[in-house]
Amino acid sequence: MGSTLYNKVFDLHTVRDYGDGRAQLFVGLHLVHEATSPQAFAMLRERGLSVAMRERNVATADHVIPTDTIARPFLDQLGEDMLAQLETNTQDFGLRFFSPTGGEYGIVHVIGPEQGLTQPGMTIACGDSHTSTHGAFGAVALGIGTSQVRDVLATQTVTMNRLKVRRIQIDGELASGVTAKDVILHVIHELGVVGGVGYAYEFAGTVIESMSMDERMTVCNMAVEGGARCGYVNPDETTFAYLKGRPAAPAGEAWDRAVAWWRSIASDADAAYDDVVVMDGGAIRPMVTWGINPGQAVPVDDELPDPESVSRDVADSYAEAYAYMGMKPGTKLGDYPIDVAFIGSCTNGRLSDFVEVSEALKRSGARVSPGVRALAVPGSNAVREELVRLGVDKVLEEAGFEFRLAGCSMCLAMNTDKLVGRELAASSSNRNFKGRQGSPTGRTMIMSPLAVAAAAVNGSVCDPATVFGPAPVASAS
Ligand SMILES: CC(C)[C@H](C(=O)O)[C@@H](O)C(=O)O
Ligand code: SF4
Repeated sequence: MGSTLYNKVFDLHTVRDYGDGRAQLFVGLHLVHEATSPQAFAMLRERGLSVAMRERNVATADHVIPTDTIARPFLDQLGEDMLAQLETNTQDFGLRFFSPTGGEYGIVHVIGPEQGLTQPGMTIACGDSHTSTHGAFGAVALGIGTSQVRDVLATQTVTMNRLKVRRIQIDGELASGVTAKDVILHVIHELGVVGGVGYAYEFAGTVIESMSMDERMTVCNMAVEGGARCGYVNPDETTFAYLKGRPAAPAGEAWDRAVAWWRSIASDADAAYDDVVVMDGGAIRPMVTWGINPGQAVPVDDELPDPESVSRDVADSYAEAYAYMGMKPGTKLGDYPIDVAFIGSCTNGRLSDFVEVSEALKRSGARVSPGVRALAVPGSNAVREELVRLGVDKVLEEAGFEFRLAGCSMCLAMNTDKLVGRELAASSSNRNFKGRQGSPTGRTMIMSPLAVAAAAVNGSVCDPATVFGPAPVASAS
C-alpha cells in the first residue's frame, strides 16, 4: 500500500518521534509577519537565543499596512509600532525582510509563492492560520501560534500531531462562471466548519487538476475554514511551470533534480487514506455566505435556509446568524443592498483575480452602483505593479473601484480600511465572523471576486452571469 504526500513529507521531516502521535518536525521555510512575531522575538531576547537557521526564515508586513499611503509614520499608531518592531527584530536577528519600502512586500501567503520560496515537499510554518494556502504546491503548510513561532525561530523545528488524511476528490467539470472560491465554499458547506478537525485535506480530481496555481491557492487557503489544519494538492506540471524561473526556485541542473524529487513525494496511486469524499464538480454553483461562519453559505440565487429544516444545534447557530446579519429565512441575498465591495486578501488577491474581474467589467461596460464603496486591493506589490503594467488599474478605476496599495486591508481591518456601523460587505476574503471587517456590527458576505464585482455593479448580490454574461471559455478562475 502506498503513502500520501502528507505522510511522506511528515516522515521525511521528522527529527524526533515522541511515540504518542506527536513528532518534532524540521521546518523548511518559516514565514514571519508583524502580527504574531513580536512576542516570539521578545522571548528569544529574554533567553539570549538567536535564530537557528536565518536563511530559512523570511519576514513581510501585511496586516497593518495602510493601503492609501505607506508614508511613515502610519496614521494608525498600533500599526506603526508593529511595523517598527518587525523592522528592528528582522535587523537584530538578521532575517530577510520584504519591507514596504523595498517594493517586494505583500500578504505573506501571496509573496511566498510569488518569490518561489514555497515549493513542493516542504514543511512550511507561519504564525497565521491561512498558511494552508501554500499546500497548493504540495507542501505541508501549517499555521502555528506565537510560542511555536518562537520555537521555530530558535530551533527550526516545531512539535506537531500527525493528522489523518481525507482525500476530497472533485470530479467532472465546473459549470461556466463557477470559480475556485465557489468550490471551496461548497466543500465547507458540505463537510462543515469543524468537519476537517484532525485532518489534512488532500484536494484531488479533475476539477482540481485543471485549476491554475492561483485557483489551487484559493482552495487550500480556506481548507482551514473547514477545520483542516492544512490542505494540499499533489504537485504536477502546472506546479512546476508556475515555479520555473521564480527568484527562489532552483535553476539549471538543480531544477531537474528538484522536479524529480517533487514528483516522488506526490501521493501514490494506491495510497491509503483515512477518509475519501467524492464530489461532482458539475453540480457546484456560485456560492455566497449569508451567516457568520464560512459554512453558512447558499448558491447565489437560492432562498436562505429554514432553521426548521435542520437539527436543533444548527438551528441555534442559524438563529444567531440571522439576528446578527439582519436577514430572514426564505428571503434571497439579492434582497439586501450592499454598502461595500472588497476584492483582495490572501484568498483572492492574486493577479488572475483582478484580471478576471477587469475583463468582465470591460466586456460588459458595467460600473459600480452609486452608493457602493468598491475597493480593489492587490495581495502584493508585485501583483499591483503587474496590474498597472496591464492597465487593469485603469479599467477598475473607470468602473468605480478604488485601486489601492497592497496589504490585508479590509479582510481583517487591522489597519485603517474598515467597515462602518452595520455596513454590509460583499467580500472576496475568507472569514465572515462577527465584526471581522473592523466594525463590531459590520456584516460580511464571502464570495468569489467575480461575484463581488457583480454585487458592486448590481447594488446587491446576484449571479455574476446576469451582470457580465456567461464567462468566456478561456478565462477560468
Ligand atoms: C493575525 C493572524 C493571527 C490571523 C490568522 O491567523 O489567520 C489573521 O491573518 C486572520 O486572517 O485572521
Ligand atoms: S489577507 Fe486576511 S486571511 Fe489573509 S493573512 Fe491577511 S488578514 Fe489573514
